[in-house]
Amino acid sequence: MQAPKEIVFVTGNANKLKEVKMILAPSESDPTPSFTIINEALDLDELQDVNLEAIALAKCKQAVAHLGEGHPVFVEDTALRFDEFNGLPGAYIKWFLKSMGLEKIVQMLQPFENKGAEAVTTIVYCDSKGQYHTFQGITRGIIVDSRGPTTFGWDSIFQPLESDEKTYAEMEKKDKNLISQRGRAFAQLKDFLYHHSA
Ligand SMILES: O=c1nc[nH]c2c1ncn2[C@H]1C[C@H](O)[C@@H](COP(=O)(O)OP(=O)(O)OP(=O)(O)O)O1
Ligand SMILES: [Mg+2]
Repeated sequence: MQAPKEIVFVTGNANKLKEVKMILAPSESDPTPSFTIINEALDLDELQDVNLEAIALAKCKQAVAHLGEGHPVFVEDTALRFDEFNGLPGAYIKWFLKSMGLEKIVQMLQPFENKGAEAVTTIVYCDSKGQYHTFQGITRGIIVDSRGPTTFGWDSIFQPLESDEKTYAEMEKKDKNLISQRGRAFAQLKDFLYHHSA
């Protein structure tokens, strides 16, 4: 089956869009087939839930309701889970960032030795037949005092285990994409679109 020519990515986040376009671009190692990512900058409601798949699925269903059936579309939802807090803030990290800011988020973990965290991106893709497919990427790391540019979310306080002690914000974008939760999740979507797509 052929990969669709155009796929809609519904996100209100310009930083995400930039990374996803980079990750999904054809490369020398896998040059086929190419499709165009079209952005719909909707701010979708997000289900209040700790189940990341359920949040992303509800988000995708809303996107489908908005676009009408038959258009291939995907959404993603990204969570930051602290080990010490059994996974919270998780999907609520967006609201913690907005209301408290980076510094206080780091301070929340100050009384605890365990700074372990995982970043999780969950993608839900609805194909042209209306079937839903879920993909997930996870990157483990630690929460550190902010280092590097603060242009994208919590990039400056998350230091992945595989980055030579750099925070995401201190890394080159292409290096972040190689090990990031988003890079891993979209590598799976890319593989799916290239090999089994509808
Ligand atoms: O790689 C990342 N590095 C640092 N920060 C990140 C990353 N990825 C998402 N983020 C931030 C954005 C938002 O504050 C929260 C996720 O919330 P999330 O609902 O998935 O994103 P959003 O509402 O900005 O965009 P969307 O319109 O696609 O839902 O974490
Ligand atoms: Mg959102």
